[in-house]
Amino acid sequence: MTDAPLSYLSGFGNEFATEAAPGALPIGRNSPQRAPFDLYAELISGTAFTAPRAANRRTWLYRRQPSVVTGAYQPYEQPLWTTGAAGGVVVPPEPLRWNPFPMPEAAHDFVDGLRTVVANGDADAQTGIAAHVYLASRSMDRRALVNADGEMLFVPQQGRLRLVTELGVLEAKPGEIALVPRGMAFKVELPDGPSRGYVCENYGAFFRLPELGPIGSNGLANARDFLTPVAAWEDGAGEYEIIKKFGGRLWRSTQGHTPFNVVAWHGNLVPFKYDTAHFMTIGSISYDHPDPSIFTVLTSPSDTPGTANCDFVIFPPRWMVAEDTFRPPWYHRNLMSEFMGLVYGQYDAKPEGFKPGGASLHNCMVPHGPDAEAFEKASTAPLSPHKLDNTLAFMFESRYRFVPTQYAMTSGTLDTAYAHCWQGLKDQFRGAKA
Ligand SMILES: O=C(O)Cc1cc(O)ccc1O
Ligand SMILES: [Fe+2]
Repeated sequence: MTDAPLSYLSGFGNEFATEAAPGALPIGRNSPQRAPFDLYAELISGTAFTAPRAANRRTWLYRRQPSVVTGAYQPYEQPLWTTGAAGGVVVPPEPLRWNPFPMPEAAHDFVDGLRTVVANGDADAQTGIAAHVYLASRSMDRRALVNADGEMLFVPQQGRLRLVTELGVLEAKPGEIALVPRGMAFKVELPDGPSRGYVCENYGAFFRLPELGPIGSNGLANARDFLTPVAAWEDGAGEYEIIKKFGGRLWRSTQGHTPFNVVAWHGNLVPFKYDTAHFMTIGSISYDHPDPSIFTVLTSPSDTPGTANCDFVIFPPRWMVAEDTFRPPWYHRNLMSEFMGLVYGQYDAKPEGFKPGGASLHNCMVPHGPDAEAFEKASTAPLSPHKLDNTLAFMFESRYRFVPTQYAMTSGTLDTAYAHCWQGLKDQFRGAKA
């Protein structure tokens, strides 16, 4: 299944139907007495049965054996993948920044190469997210991952990700993102060798497109640009290892067949990919720097309207044209907590110190903004139209304070000099004496 050229179905939240063998999908019903070709019918529900129709996600799978055919689970040790606020250390009330996370010397696959940087909330309470980096140099072979704690949003930074999922195969390169729903088996192959990137593990409500309000019916991430794989299955009896994330712990079992044995499926709980180059970016064409919510690609709402469990926000290439305006981000403090990463290029608020493959954290009400050098440059730059090009930063923004992990604080990548970048912002008041 993994050698065929990849094909995709387009659209966000669609009711898709796809079969790898013609005739494998039952017509007019979901669970006939015997499904076509004697496949087993299996339902995966990503939301409560009774979730409102617009927020309901489920998919019907027609497979060679149901996923209940597996072995007993034993604990699996991967101490660097932690869960929720409880998995972290005491949070200092300061801005934090990390240099690019280095590849470990030992060869790891995606599961063993995952390191939690910050997390909030509680997987059992279905709130919050974790921001991880993956530092992986080996493809998962006869090994699959099933995450019952949350969906996983991938932001590759170096090297392509090839995601083999129960619903088919998708590939994402740096600049693209991909998502695998909660509970769906997948494995990560690395066609380019050693690979690095970021993951948002979302314990809360599934990511969806934001409302557009006065923007209208088009713009930002357009629904048609989201791509979902067509059904594909791999042949093969023989031992397969299943790693399951369940209740903040990893577990391992083995079974005698591949979990990628779904011959046809239909539904709207699906993996997808999206190329951020398609993002229709909106900005000021008059004056002032707008709130970064205009760059929201996907949002995971919380129970409070407008106050997200997590917004996934990008800072893509764009024109800066605002007149009489300090164009980079303003100095600010925010109720929402901001975890950022850089895929490539430079970020306008921190052109030098924030590096691709690194990260920063500005928690609830922690002051931050452009470093002294960026302030000086932007305060004196001629305000002709300017293209911010060759850059892609992103933010996981959450209503819940992020807690860094022991790994994040002690593995040597923490930029202990981060706060110095603002020390050059001297009092330059030119007014009369008090
Ligand atoms: O802090 C940051 O760099 C992210 C950010 C960008 C922006 O343009 C406005 C607000 C904001 O938090
Ligand atoms: Fe900010």
